[in-house]
Amino acid sequence: MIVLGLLAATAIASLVAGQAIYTTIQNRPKNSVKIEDAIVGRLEIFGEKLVGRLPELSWSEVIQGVWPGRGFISIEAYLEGRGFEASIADPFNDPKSIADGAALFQEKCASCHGRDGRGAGHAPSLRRDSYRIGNSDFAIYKVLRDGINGTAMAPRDLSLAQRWHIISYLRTLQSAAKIVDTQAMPEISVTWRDLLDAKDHTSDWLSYSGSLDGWRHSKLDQINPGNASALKLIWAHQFEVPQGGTIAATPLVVNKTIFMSLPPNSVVALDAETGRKIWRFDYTLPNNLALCCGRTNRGLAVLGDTLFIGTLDAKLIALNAKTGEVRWQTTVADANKGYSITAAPLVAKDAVIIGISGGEFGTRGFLSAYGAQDGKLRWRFNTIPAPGEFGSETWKNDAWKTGGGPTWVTGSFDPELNLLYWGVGNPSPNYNGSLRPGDNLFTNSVIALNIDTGKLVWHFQFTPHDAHDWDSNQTPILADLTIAGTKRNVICWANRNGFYYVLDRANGEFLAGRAFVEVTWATGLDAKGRPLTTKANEVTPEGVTAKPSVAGGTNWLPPSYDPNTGTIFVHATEGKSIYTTSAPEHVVRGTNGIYVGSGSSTPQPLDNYVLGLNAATGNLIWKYASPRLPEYSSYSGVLSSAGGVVFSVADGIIFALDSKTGSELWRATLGGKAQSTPISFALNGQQVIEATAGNTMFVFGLAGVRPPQLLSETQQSAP
Ligand SMILES: O=C(O)c1cc(C(=O)O)c2c(n1)C(=O)C(=O)c1cc(C(=O)O)[nH]c1-2
Ligand SMILES: [Ca+2]
Repeated sequence: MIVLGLLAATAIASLVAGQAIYTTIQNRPKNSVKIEDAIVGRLEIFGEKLVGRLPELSWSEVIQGVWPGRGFISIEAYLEGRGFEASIADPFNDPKSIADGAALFQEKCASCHGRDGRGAGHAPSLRRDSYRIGNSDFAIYKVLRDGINGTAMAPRDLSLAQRWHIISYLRTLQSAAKIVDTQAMPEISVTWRDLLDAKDHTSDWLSYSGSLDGWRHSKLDQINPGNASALKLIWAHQFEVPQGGTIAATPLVVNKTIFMSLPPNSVVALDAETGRKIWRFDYTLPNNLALCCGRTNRGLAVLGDTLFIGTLDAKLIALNAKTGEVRWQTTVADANKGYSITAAPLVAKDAVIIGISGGEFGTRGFLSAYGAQDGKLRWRFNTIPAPGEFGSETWKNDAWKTGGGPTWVTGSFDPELNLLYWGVGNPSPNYNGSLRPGDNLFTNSVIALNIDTGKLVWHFQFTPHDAHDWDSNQTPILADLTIAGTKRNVICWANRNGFYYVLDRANGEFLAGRAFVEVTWATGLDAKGRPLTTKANEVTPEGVTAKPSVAGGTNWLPPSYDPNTGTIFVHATEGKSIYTTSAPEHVVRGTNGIYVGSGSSTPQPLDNYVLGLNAATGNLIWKYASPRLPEYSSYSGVLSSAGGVVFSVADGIIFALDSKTGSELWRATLGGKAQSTPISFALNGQQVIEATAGNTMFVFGLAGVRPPQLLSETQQSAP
């Protein structure tokens, strides 16, 4: 009777609580669980308990578990049939919960496990990637509740919420830095002013693109076409990287310290002079993450002495740059809904901007800003407008709810206009446009947002109603150029769809554009920059062949810009794919949420090039065929430098080209896949080039700083 009363009371509370139900899972997009589903889900769970199928939870736990706003049972995951264990998750996991958990840990756990959780006497260390009793939230919960039979781990006298706080804290211990030696760590202190003037800090590399305008250009000119062939290895450092992960990040360099992110979500600090490791941070990811595009990470951002990294389970984490320890962490999106983070964050003023991935998952994309100090959400811009919002007329029915529009490549910032520029990716489902009639704004667009408010100032759509996965996730290059006799502040964009664009960066006006690879889906661009499409643009059930391939004319790997010659350097891919679509009634979301509506195949190998393009027109200046070593099939973006040399890596070979002619000056085999774009900085007065391939970071210079040495992470003693 009491049970039935509680049941009814909870059902009524659910009805009355209304809006609160939405917050059951942190940060999930609005409207994703209908109120009716939330109630049905709760009733089903009560039903399971009534028939005795949930022996591991008491009635009190079941009721608290489904409580709107702070329940630990995800109704949504449960309704999706993920099973009970997988539907249970720490409902808090926020800075307050971590702090409460840390205090409780000292009181209840430290006497056996040690004050820092490293273990003592007979109790094991809790600073381990996974626990012997299982690593799910529910497995740890049960140990805190019931203890472990036959061991000294007795049940603890804790409230239900207190158990979750301890779990929040244990997760930070699991991810904690493995400190090697931070004694000699130099001062790390990067101001917003430094980031604005980053190009003048030639001894550092302070952000993903090296500067806020996306140039990826070093002002150093010691290496030039006359001496580049004399480049020699200074040191190499072998990282420990799990099998199957390709390093894709651009490192940061601050005061003779290199910070590198490794797949899936680790960070290593190295001494830039010697390559010796200072600290390493490993983030523990949940099992069974649904990921479309590999376990990759493109890098870090820095402000003050704090580093920022996004994770594959869609968290944003702030680390103490001197020790690798976590300062704060926040949940950006629900990884169970197909969101993840692969992009490097961007620091702008005192905020950290982070984009998300999930265009292959029927997500609704967004871009978010968090306070750098406190990790609090400042603003969020949804890349797919809701009904009634600006741009919503480009969507029909409910398609906007799963419309995609990810933001997985770092944008650029113009301090004078106070505008943030960011690329938006493909609509979802990728290959089936019939389910989402209309232009589908703001997919495959660049958006210009006010940095303080996150409000849209202008947008330009490169590929209306895309059905080829031609994400517009590229690095925006902000340049001041003379176009048709007039000085203009522009944004330059070589797009995955095969066209190069020049736009006015104050208002998005289309100024110039042309194809930079062979394209068959459009004959050109009209006066407003809209593509003039052909039949090859219509994706069919039988399959239609179109150029460029699904890899695009270029993909996300960053271009660079040399202001001395007004040249854009871009990695380009020539080739074709066959694109197919399914009948609308057969387009379903896969069990892991994947939502693509059929796909593409690429019958012949693609050809990779580095192009030099006139930034104002997109006209080709030179074309260089990249090295081929198929076992390492992969390529990086491009670095340009004031000495007139550009650097890139393809198929495990680093090469240097004359910026004016594209002729090859030097190459060296690194061996190993590489998606990490080289950078340049000065070390004790010498210009060096850093490149990473396979699991190894290499630093080259014209003269040895010290005798060449090879260091691995496990061999830390001096040679
Ligand atoms: O739509 C998306 O959200 C999304 C995300 C990502 C990613 O985050 O890496 C890729 C893609 N799409 C994609 O289409 C693609 O070709 C791709 C290549 C890579 C890579 O790391 O090399 N990522 C991604
Ligand atoms: Ca995509």
